Amino acid sequence: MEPVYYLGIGILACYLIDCFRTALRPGLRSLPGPLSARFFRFYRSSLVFGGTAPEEYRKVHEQYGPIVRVGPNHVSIADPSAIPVIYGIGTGSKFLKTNFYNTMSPFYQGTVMPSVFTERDPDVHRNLKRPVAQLFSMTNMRNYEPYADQCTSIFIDAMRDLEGQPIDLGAWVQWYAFDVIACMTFQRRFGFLEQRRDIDSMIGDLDAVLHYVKIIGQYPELHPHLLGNETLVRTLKWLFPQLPDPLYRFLKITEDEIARYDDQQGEKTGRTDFLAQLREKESKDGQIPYRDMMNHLSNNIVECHGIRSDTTAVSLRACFYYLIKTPSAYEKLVAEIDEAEKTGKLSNFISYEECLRLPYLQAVLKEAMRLHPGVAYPLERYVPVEGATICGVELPGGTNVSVTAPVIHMDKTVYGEDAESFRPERWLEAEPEHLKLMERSFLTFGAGTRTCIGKNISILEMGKFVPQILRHFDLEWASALLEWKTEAVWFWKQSGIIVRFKWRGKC
Ligand code: HEM
Repeated sequence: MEPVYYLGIGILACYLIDCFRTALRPGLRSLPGPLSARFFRFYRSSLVFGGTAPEEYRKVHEQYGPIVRVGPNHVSIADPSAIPVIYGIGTGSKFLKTNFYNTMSPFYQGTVMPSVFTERDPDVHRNLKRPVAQLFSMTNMRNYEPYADQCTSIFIDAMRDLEGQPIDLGAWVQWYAFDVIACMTFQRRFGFLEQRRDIDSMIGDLDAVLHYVKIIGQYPELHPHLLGNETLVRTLKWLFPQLPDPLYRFLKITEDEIARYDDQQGEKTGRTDFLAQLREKESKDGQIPYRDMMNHLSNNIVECHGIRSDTTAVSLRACFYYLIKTPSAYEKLVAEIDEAEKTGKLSNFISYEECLRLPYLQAVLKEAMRLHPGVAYPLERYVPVEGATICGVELPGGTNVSVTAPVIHMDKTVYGEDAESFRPERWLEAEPEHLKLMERSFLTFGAGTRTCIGKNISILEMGKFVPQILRHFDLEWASALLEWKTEAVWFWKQSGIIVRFKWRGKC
């Protein structure tokens, strides 16, 4: 036999021995799960490859119970009591994000630029987050309201213009959310709403790159040899200059916007966008390095090679879809809005403060985001080196452990026997203790130390936009299909929400 065959057999034997060693790893070997998952990672990848991760993870837990070994070193948990342990402020801070998140960091000026979202080192993360945390606080939200209102106004005008025609509401809310966040970030709309289209395929191109995360995210050790490899990326750009580079496009826009702001600095612009506030902060707290500035601003626009506003768009779609499909909830919400209007409790553009005083609206938003959370994948963390006891099971250090929002949100012991139904009332009727449990199990924005920093922005956008639309329009399902279509590529995207808008005759 040729020596090369011996070499091949040797490598295969080493690989199989390693598979067996991992499969029999103490602490993991007694956990339930499919046999193949103990040996190979392919089983876990197969749960996400088809774009149906939420459904697949639900099936896995229905079959094997709340703690399942889904990969050689991977454990999926569907028990709410695991959330504070894995993600909480105390113990959770020791559970670091896995190298899955590495696949989401962009390159800037030749090196990887981890963001507040992707940075895994707790100290670096803390330093990165510190200068911007206040800009995302509840009290700062009023600074962004005018930017949301400008976009809402354009949206309403367009819907009046398109009244009675079937429109793709899914695409429209994506354009809306994208223009709003750009406006809030550096006072510039990309113009999707005005042009009523995906200009230069900006959204389509980013969507395509997201599929990279879907596949390579399951094998993150390959990333440094693929899009995480500077030489390879440069070579590809040189060989195929016509290939779109959507991330670079947004980084370039961000550079231009910083330059535009700095050029206008002498003028009193009255700007209250993110960039203006950061620059103002610098004058008090000291200069923010240009690279960090780029990092923070671009991180508002793009996330994990996808669109940051995608999660808001997913949530808006869920809101409108479930409302249209649940007439009793739709009528109740419109009645609440009309009553508030009649009693003079609403401004021309409903303010953030006003929307927080509409309890049924808040329950609708919560319920829509429970049934259809924006992030569909497991939120992966590593068990700290010393190991940890989760739900009574001792897991060894280094285990990749996760909870998945679409799975935990279906827990009947938390959300009731009708957990699969859209019933906003559950958030209003629950006893205080039970409501706390529901809140603690609500994973749409993550939890604990690495919880979503942009949560207030999204709640502001949705809380103002949904009632403003229902105040002015009746919405009617206009698709030949009965239901939407969904695809999970980290974000849980929907399509096929074809709707007709009818003006309600109010100005
Ligand atoms: C409905 C809309 C949104 C949803 C559902 C959502 C969801 C999430 C989730 C699940 C996480 C935690 C991920 C993890 O633990 O692995 C997260 C983190 C984060 N989100 Fe959001 N997000 C939304 C909107 C936004 C917006 C509008 C921004 C910024 C403009 C934003 C910025 C961030 C950042 C920077 C992090 C990382 C925070 C940290 O690690 O300290 N998000 N988001």
